[in-house]
Formats: sequence, structure tokens, C-alpha cells
Amino acid sequence: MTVRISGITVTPVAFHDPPLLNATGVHEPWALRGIVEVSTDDGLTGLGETYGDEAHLAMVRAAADALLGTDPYDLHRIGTLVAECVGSAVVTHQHGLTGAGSNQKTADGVFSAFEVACLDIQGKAAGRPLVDLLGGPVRSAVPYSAYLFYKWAAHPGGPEDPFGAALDPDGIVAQARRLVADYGFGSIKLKGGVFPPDEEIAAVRALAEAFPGMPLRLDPNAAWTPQTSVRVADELDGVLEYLEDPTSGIDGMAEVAARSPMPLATNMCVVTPDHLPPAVARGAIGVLLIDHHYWGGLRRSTQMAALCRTFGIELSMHSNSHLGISLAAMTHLAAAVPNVNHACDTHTPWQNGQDVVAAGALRFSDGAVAVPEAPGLGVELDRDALAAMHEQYLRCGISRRDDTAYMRRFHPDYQPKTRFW
Ligand SMILES: O=C([O-])C(=O)C[C@H](O)[C@@H](O)C(=O)[O-]
Ligand SMILES: [Mg+2]
Repeated sequence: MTVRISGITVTPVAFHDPPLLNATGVHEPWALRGIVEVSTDDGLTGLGETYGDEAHLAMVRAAADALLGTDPYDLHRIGTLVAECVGSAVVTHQHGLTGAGSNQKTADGVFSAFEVACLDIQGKAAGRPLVDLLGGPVRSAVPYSAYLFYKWAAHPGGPEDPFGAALDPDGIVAQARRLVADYGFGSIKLKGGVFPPDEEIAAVRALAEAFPGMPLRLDPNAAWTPQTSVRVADELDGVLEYLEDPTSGIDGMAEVAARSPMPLATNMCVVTPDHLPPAVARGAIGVLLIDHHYWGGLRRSTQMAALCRTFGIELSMHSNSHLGISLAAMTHLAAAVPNVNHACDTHTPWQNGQDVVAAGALRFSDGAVAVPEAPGLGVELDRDALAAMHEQYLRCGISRRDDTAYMRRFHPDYQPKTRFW
């Protein structure tokens, strides 16, 4: 029986984002995403979620046109058509928090949204949850970590958000208490690279005291030199389960890893398959934070996971600001991969209930999300919410995430922090 893709819509959306601080600046008041709906001539629709920056969306739209008439089971052909559309283009995320841009990463990022939607269709056609297309579940619920951010109480000129300020160890511990109480998280990640390393060490120590025995991570997004990274690693020996991207580049990470008491993790220096051989050869990383949005979808992520297992690299999962389609995809993926042995990152709490998917399919219990059992991704679009968030996109005045430019509106001399301390 032949099935063909008969329609694809790409809808940019915007949702409120708190003023979360990182090594490149501060989150703008709106986070952008692209929602992809792929429909087939036999009446099924699959969902995908991707980045919302204009340049990326232009490529997603161009690829969407090229995919009409293709078979949603023929993911190799879809990959080829996407690569042809992308050509030699390189789209980079201005914030740089997910490492350098490349042509491969650009094509993989466009492909991913369609791959997830096609797998959603395949699952619906088979009457099976998506996880079954990835080899079946090795866990019935996926643990996520409390993702802490230093933050302002409010966007300048705006109302205070429900999370309040977190600018010192007390604020960070209070934020952690709130997230752990509300979601039941059993691991904690602090986004660092905001304050001098000693202040962030103090915050991690305060977390260790407040949550004895809880796995902790610190991620300064390469804000430190290798020398500083080694010092911080030494000071936090026995406190961190892993240290994420303390410095930049495979060489820099390898230099730190050789002297660090805990494993180093990355979502910055290994971001396409060609980075893995040198990272393995140099012993640069112990944990990879996989992210299907830029690793070319869910199946390619499972292939990377298998490679990592071969080389003794453990897995966690990376997250940018996202909505429920992504959370569902991340949950199916992590449920199907045996060596996701650390709680995954998610920005979900920072959405504060905003979503394009109907409530109910994705719930946190004891810090974990149960794998949806309905066919495909197991989530349905809330069309009213989608329309409202699209309106927000049209009115928000942001078409590309730029944490540095936003920070400079309030601190004109601000410099992003790469190997700064
Ligand atoms: O390195 C990471 O874990 C991230 O890139 C996560 C996010 O991009 C986070 O840093 C953010 O949104 O500010
Ligand atoms: Mg990171």
C-alpha cells in the first residue's frame, strides 16, 4: 500500500520565557518554536517541533515543499531531499550554547522535525507508541532533572514572574526547592557561566547541603579556561556527578578531562557525528547530552547512543526552551535508549503551563514523565493554543533568539563569556 505526504504546515509560535541568565546573556521575553504538521493521503497527521529562528524556519519551509508526495516511511529519501534543499547553507544559533554551526548540523536540524512527524505517523498507522518504533521501552518513565537558572525577578519593565529572582546561593536553593517540590525531580542541574566561578561553586555547595545525596551538575557553557575548569573540578570533587562543558573545544575539554576527578559532559564540543572520533581519541568526554533536534532525529540519536555505548560514553539529554511535542519526542527517545543513564534536561517548568499540546498526555511524577501509551507521539495539538501562540509570534517582534543583544539593552558593555574566567 502506498502512502504519500499530502500536506505540510509549519507554524511559528512564541511563548513567554522568564529572564534566565546564561554565559551569552539573558533569555528574551519570548521563546520561539516551529510546529510542523505532516499529513498523509490516507488521513493521518504527524507532529514535529523545531527551532523558531527565521533562517532555520525558511529552510524548514523550503524542505516542506520538496517533501510533498514522498512516502513518510522512506526516511532515507526524506533525508536526501532535505539535504538537497539545505545545500551548502550553514545556519548558526547566535547564542552558541549548542556549539558551532555546520552544514551537517543545519541539515540534521531541518530533517529532525520531519523525521519525528513521520515517526508519529508511522506509530499512528501501526497503532503503537513511537517508542516501539525505536526498539521498545527499556523504562516506562523518563527521569528529568531540575534545571536551575540564575535569573532576574522580572524582565525589565515587566511584572515579576512566579519564580522570582535567583542571583546567589540562597536564591538558587530556593528555586531548587520549588522545582523539586512541584515536580519531584531527583537530580539537579545548575546553568552556570553567569557569575565568577567561586560564586557558582558556592551555589553548588549550598545545593549539596540542601539536597544531600542528590546528583548535581554544573554547566557554564565553556565560560572558563582549562586551568579554571580543573580548579573548579577539584573543588567540586565528590559533589558533582558530572561537569558540563567547563571549557570550549575538544582539545580544551581533553586537557581538563585528563585532570578532572569527575566525568565531563558536553552538548557543545560533540554536536555532529564527525566530532565523536576525535573526542574519543582524546578522552575529552564521559557523557554526551544527545538532542534529537540537532542530531538528526530520533533514530539517528539511537544510532549515536549505540556508538557511545561502544566507546564507554554515558548519555544524558540536552534541552532548549521547548513545548510538549518536543517533550513527548524526548521521552520516547530516552525510554528506548538503555544507556541514557543520567536524568535528562528539560526546560518544561519554565514554560509555566503554556503548551501547544492538549493537557494530560505528559505528566511529571517523581521527576519523571511516563512514556505516552497512545499511538505515535501520544500527544494531540490544542488548536486554540496553537493559534494564540502563533498570534503571539506575529506580535512579539522577535524573529531570532539573541540573548546577547537583549542583555546589552540593559548592560551595553556586556560581553558573552567564552573562556572568560
Ligand atoms: O548547554 C546547554 O545545556 C544549553 O544549551 C541549554 C540552553 O540553551 C540554556 O543554556 C539556555 O536556554 O540558556
Ligand atoms: Mg550544556
